[in-house]
Amino acid sequence: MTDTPTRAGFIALIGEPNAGKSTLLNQMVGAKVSIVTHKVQTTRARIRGIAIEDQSQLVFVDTPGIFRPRRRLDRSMVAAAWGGAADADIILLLIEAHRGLTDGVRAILESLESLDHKTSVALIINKIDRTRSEALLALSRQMNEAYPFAQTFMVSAEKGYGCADLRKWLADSLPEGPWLYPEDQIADLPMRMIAAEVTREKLTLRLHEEIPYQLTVETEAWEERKDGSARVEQVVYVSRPGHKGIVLGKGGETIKAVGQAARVDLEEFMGRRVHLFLQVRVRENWQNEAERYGEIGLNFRDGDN
Ligand SMILES: Nc1nc2c(ncn2[C@@H]2O[C@H](COP(=O)(O)OP(=O)(O)OP(=O)(O)O)[C@@H](O)[C@H]2O)c(=O)[nH]1
Repeated sequence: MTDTPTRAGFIALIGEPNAGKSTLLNQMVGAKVSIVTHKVQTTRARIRGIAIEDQSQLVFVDTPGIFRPRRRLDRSMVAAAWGGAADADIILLLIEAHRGLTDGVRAILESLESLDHKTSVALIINKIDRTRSEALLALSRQMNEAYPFAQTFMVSAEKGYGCADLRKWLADSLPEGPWLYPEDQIADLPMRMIAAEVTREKLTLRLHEEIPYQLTVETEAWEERKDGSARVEQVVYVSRPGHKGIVLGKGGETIKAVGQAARVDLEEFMGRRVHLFLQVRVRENWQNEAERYGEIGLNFRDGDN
């Protein structure tokens, strides 16, 4: 420890679907917290990861892809995304280098204006491994004319280019103050989150259309067994009674297949045996329930709901 003050704060990742938010989060946190899939809009919940850099604690809030509202469901997802962003200390707007200033990005910039420049927003031009450097400079200029970004970074979240600089800047830019979460809580957080994410990913692959975006998975119990295996109990929360049957499948077929696939992935990831138990429960309005966040030992600050 040195005399450098500790710093801590919330960092929201926003951007269009597929911009690379989950990939960047994983790169920043150094653990596979948010599962990356090729499907658009897999990140429904505010999955958070915590990184320590020097004396700073960086708490990442991952948000659903922000896009133009089309249906009711979409609008609620956008609202959820903005809820997280407005309460953050720093917002990172991710855009894709090869797509540039799209209509979707313009819409996000308009929404950012409604925050009245109270929150510091950094521009992250991602996927630079796919674009020529002249185009990057032009894009950076165009974006900075459109919005007063605190800083611009050019990164490849996938390859890790530019990510160390970004981490360092975040660590130096967060407000001074005590860490938000004790260090010992962070240790087992990723495993529970990863386990829930693995199951949610399997559900996403098996279920059609919007149902996956309306469900959440929580790891309720985690028991280390003497034989070295882990007993993991999870609950899949669906928002409507009608969805329960769909998630269960005929004779429990779907949930069984999901559980098996998730178990195989988890065993591979952890390098040991896992006994996974899944339950499906209906919980209407789960999106508004603050206790859901308490489940993994973390509580959002007041107002962040
Ligand atoms: N070439 C390249 N591909 C990338 C990079 N970063 C992310 N990707 C790819 O872009 C796709 C989307 O990445 P995600 O991290 O899932 O994007 P997201 O913004 O979290 O997407 P949503 O969950 O839909 O909001 C994946 O196929 C990634 O592998 C990068 O730096 N370079």
